[in-house]
Amino acid sequence: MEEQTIIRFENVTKKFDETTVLRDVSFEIEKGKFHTLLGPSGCGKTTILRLIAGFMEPTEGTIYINGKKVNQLPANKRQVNTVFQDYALFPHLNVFENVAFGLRIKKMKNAQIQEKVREALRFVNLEGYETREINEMSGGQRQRVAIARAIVNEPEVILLDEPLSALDLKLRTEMQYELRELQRRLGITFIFVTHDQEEALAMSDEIFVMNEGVIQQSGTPIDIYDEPINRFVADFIGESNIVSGKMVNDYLVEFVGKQFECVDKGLQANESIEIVIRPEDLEITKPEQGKLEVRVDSQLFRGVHYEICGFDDAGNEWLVHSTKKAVVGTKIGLYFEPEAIHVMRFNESEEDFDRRLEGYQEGASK
Ligand SMILES: Nc1ncnc2c1ncn2[C@@H]1O[C@H](COP(=O)(O)OP(=O)(O)OP(=O)(O)O)[C@@H](O)[C@H]1O
Repeated sequence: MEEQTIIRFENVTKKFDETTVLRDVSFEIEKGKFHTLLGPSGCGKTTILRLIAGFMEPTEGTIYINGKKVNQLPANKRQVNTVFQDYALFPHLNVFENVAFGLRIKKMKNAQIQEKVREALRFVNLEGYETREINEMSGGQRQRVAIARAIVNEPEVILLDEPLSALDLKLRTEMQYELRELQRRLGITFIFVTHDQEEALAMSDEIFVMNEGVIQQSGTPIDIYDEPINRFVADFIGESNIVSGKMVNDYLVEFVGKQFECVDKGLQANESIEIVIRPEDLEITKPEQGKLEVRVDSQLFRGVHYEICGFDDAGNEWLVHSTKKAVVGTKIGLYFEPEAIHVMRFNESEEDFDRRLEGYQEGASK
């Protein structure tokens, strides 16, 4: 295991009675980065956090923290702190005492507590709020108190379970920025849970996309957005056009009855595949100048672009984000570069997928 790895799951399965919530999950978390577990409700994100925190044990498999097996290590012996969705602050204690709580339990000396709490409050920009009651604080301020309470213990890892979900959109965006900056300044490993893909893309060094107790794909936001491994990831992260097709040969695919140049290689000739093209990678042209022809069915003005929806002759729906307008009911052409075509194989393992991408990225840079 590399030194940079702080947490490692090895074939972890978690069952509650007969229900399997995590299935043979293996992954590594790199030290000092902002990691996000992203997936729909019920996919097992919180269960992973609770296993890391030590609130429960895996049914099968092994969890390592700093290279040591921790399956049975109690929560209070782990250098891990959790910020809960509802913050779990003590309403009868003021800001200072909420942050000081853990240090008092550890029987730390008063002078030291004063110093550490003040430093933690300074970090989250809450200096001067020490004597405020929790119910006199706004949602965003409560959020910061909860974070100060976590960082005051100087943990190696902070787990954040949907901490922004109770905030309105504007405050949520501000806090996304703040949390990201805070993580950079502290250099502590953050593991953040959300079901909001935009939030995950904006904040993370690394995203783990989950569905039904399985990690579908992990990687940087750009990798995951640009090269989704399967239909679930392509659909969950951003908007996608997904059609069935086949790989004719290296660098050539076929879909909607035509052949198109692409950048993928190394697949079997005539292998069935799925193709993803992002709406912003489609350009509107005159019908005869495009690679595809569609009839415009609807158009919405979205501020930065028009969202245009049309159908090709085979009945496939195509979504386009364009600064150019189209006319509903008319035919338009759609043009795209070979790089806009992303090839997905059925049931490809993440290792094979990574190898395949490396292969053609090397090819592209030659
Ligand atoms: N203690 C438990 N006993 C039985 N089932 C549980 C328990 N905890 C979680 N589950 C089930 O495990 C599944 C995964 O739950 P988990 O909380 O990890 O999902 P999640 O991805 O965090 O979802 P959400 O975004 O809704 O919080 C759910 O179907 C949930 O009902």
